[in-house]
Amino acid sequence: MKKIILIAGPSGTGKTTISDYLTEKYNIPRVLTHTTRPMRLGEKQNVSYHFETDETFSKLHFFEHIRYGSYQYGSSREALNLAWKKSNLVSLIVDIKGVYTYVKQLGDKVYFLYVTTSTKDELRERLLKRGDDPAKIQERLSGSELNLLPADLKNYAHVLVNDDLTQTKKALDALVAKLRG
Ligand SMILES: Nc1nc2c(ncn2[C@@H]2O[C@H](COP(=O)(O)OP(=O)(O)O)[C@@H](O)[C@H]2O)c(=O)[nH]1
Ligand SMILES: Nc1ncnc2c1ncn2[C@@H]1O[C@H](COP(=O)(O)OP(=O)(O)O)[C@@H](O)[C@H]1O
Repeated sequence: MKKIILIAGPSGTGKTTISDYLTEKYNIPRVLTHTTRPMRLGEKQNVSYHFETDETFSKLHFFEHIRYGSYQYGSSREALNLAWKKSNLVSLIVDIKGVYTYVKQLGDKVYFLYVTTSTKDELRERLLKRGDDPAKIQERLSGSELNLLPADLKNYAHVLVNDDLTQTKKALDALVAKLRG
């Protein structure tokens, strides 16, 4: 059966690192989404995201989309189907709102991985190290942009505490073995 690992959690918890590991070690493709935010150092066009301008973004048809501050993000069914053509198991990084949409639409095809860390200070340090703008870090680590796990998703989520990357990789190895059966 086709499955999707939905990856959500606060900025800096390691969602991209986890998705990249799944691709590099297990050939699990990431469903690419679109954004109008500027590319970060090390990111690549059509690999990290489809980077768009406001104009090109407005012409696309999305399955679901969100706005974070002045930036827009959106995902399409086409991208999901494209990834599923390559592999029965794929991953997708979305915010919590996106999780609700995908769970509603895809039901038991979804494995929801909620990534977190033991402390918020760790996130701030990682984001500074990643080169994020301190003002943006403050926005991302407060309010609705923080992507806390809502009470009604607590029993449904598989929580992964990504403090130690070696432990995280072990947990992911076990997860892939389980999902691939
Ligand atoms: N709903 C939804 N969320 C998205 C999409 N693409 C990215 N996101 C989320 O947008 C938020 C901001 O992403 P990004 O700017 O890459 O920041 P990061 O979380 O610090 O890596 C994160 O919570 C992502 O999971 C999308 O297509 N749909
Ligand atoms: N377990 C970890 N310990 C220390 N640094 C980490 C760990 N996991 C990821 N990182 C680093 O933290 C930063 C944020 O990770 P990233 O995957 O970009 O997070 P997200 O996609 O959730 O915003 C990156 O520079 C990444 O290399």
